[in-house]
This record gives sequence, C-alpha cells and structure tokens, in this order.
Amino acid sequence: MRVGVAGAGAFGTALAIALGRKGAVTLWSRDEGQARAMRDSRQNAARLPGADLSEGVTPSADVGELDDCEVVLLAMPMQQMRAALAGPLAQLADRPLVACCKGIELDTGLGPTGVIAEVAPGATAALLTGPSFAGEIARGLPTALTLACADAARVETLQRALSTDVLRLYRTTDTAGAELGGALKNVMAIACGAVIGAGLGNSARAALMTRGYAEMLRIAAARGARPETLAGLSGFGDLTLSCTSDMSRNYQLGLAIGRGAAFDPAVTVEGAATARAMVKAEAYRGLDLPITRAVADLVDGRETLPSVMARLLARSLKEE
Ligand SMILES: NC(=O)C1=CN([C@@H]2O[C@H](COP(=O)(O)OP(=O)(O)OC[C@H]3O[C@@H](n4cnc5c(N)ncnc54)[C@H](O)[C@@H]3O)[C@@H](O)[C@H]2O)C=CC1
Ligand SMILES: O=C(CO)COP(=O)(O)O
Repeated sequence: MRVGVAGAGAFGTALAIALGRKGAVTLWSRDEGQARAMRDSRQNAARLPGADLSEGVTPSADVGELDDCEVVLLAMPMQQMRAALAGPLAQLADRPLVACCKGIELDTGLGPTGVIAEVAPGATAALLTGPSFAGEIARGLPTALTLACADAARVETLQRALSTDVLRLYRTTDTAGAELGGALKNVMAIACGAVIGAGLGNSARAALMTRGYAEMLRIAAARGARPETLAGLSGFGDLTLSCTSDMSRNYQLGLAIGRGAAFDPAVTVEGAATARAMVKAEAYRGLDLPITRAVADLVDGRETLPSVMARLLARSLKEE
C-alpha cells in the first residue's frame, strides 16, 4: 500500500523514515524550499536533524504526488489540521486519513477524528497515537502505538500496512478513547514538568500523574470512551512517557513554568491549547477537572504555580 505523509515536521518525517524502510512513502511538505532541501540532503535538517531519510521516502511539495497514495497520514499539529484538510489536502477526502496529532480543537472541542469526519466526510477517519518520540522512531528503536478507527475491517488493513518489524501497532475501534488519551496526557505532562521544575519532588509528580489519570477517565466517560482504551498505550502508556521524560516538549514547557524560565513559543506544545479547549468545551462543564483547569491558568498566566498548588492542596478531602 503506497503511503503518503502530509506534514514534514519531526513526527511526520520519523514515520516516513520508518515506513520508507519497507515501501514507498511520499513525504509532503507545504514548503517547497524544505522539500528541495530534503531531496538534496536526504535529511530534514529543520525538524529532525541527524536522521537520514530511508530509501523509500520521496519528499515533495507537490500535493498532487499524494494522489496515488492509498492512505495518508496527517502529521501537522492539531490546531492546523482543519485548515490543511479544507485547503491543500481537500482532494484526499476519499481515502483513509490517519491523524497523527494529539489534541483537542480549540474552537470546536473535537478530537482529530471528529475534525476529519466534519471536513472530509467521505474519508475513513483514523488516528495513530501512543508513546513515541520522533527521534527514536527514526532510529528504528522498538515502538508500540495505538491505531484507532471506527471501521473494524478497515483498521485491520491499516494496522498491517502501517506496522513494521519494530513499529508495532495495536488496533482499536474506540477513536474517542484513543484521541482523549493522547490529548490529555500532554496537559498532565505540563503539570508534571511544572512540579519538577519548581523542585516539588517525585512524590508530587506521581500524585499528579495518578490524579491526572483519574481526570482523564472522568472526561473519557463523559465522551462515551472505553476506560480500557485509556489504560492502554494511547492513555496510560503515553502519560507515563510524557510525564517522566525531559524529551517531551509538553514536559519541557512545564519545567520552564516551574523554573520561571522563558520558553520558545515556536515549539509545538499541544497540551496548552488542549487545556484551554477542555476548559472551554460545553461538554465538560460540571466535570471536576482541577488539574486541567490549573494547567490552563498556568499557560495563560492567569495564576502562578504557588497559588495553583495552594488551590489544589486546599481542596476538600475525599474518597479515592
Ligand atoms: N515529535 C514527536 O516526537 C511526536 C509528535 N507527535 C504529534 O505529532 C504532531 C506534530 O508534531 P511534530 O511533528 O513534532 O511538530 P513539528 O513542530 O516538528 O512540525 C509540525 C509540522 O507541521 C507543519 N504544518 C503546520 N501547519 C501545516 C499545514 N496547515 N499544512 C501542512 N503542514 C503544516 C509544519 O510546517 C511543521 O513541519 C503533534 O500533534 C504532536 O503531538 C506525536 C508523537 C510524537
Ligand atoms: O507525544 C509525544 C510522546 O508520545 C511527544 O511528546 P511531546 O509532544 O510532548 O514532545
């Protein structure tokens, strides 16, 4: 199956490299200069320096080159996906589209598959998510991910097409669960980074991860997602990775907040918009989301870490 990857950031490039080791992959960048540089150097120096493009990868800025791809991975940030789908990628609306982003859309409260269903209703909407760092995938290190698609037959075909000998995909039809796990773990990673950055300790981080997971389960239940999906790679797995690794950009933003340090606003940090989206979304009104609300307050500078911590610690004692 010929694979297209739309979006030549760190993750799109890493997935193209992994899949390009077993077949033909078109890696589409919206930037002609970047596509040319990748063709010439066989690297993506801007987003994934040091990783060689594998043999099967053809970089291109011509969206027409995605036409003969039977499946296209959408590897741009969550808040950019709607515009990309409605714009240059509109011609791909008749095939499986696999979102590779993690987040909740700020304007609508939808996850990635919800946005695909709205903008490209003729496509099969799927999601690839789970614990993985682009640099490690590009190096061929073993990685397990969740592939979610409501169409039970289609998800099996895609699972075979997108797995390799070191990239092991597990499948589920619970798209809501998979997208919530991937989106919300980023919010919790910001919270954990802030606690570590401020020197509040590993015990506090473990508490935040656990109570954050409880919050994720409450949100999942409100959206009709299956709790066992949250316990899998896309939820618990990715929560563990992002809340404990300083390779995570969401965790790094948290560290900067905790240390009172500056953070480059150009870095892709999905958890900030997701925290805002969760607080804003009508569907979650009335849910007890203290950590998500705290992260939204922190990233928007409405509250300082000491006052957020004081608020969390002053909550009434309750049953676990
Ligand atoms: N980097 C990683 O290790 C992982 C990233 N992800 C997810 O992948 C998604 C993308 O992240 P990264 O690749 O790391 O970000 P990145 O910052 O490295 O790259 C984002 C890319 O998206 C492109 N882009 C933005 N808007 C676009 C549009 N409208 N049309 C086409 N391309 C567009 C940019 O030009 C850029 O190349 C995020 O949702 C992230 O959570 C998931 C797992 C691992
Ligand atoms: O999603 C990721 C790990 O699974 C990458 O994390 P960051 O986006 O926080 O870097």
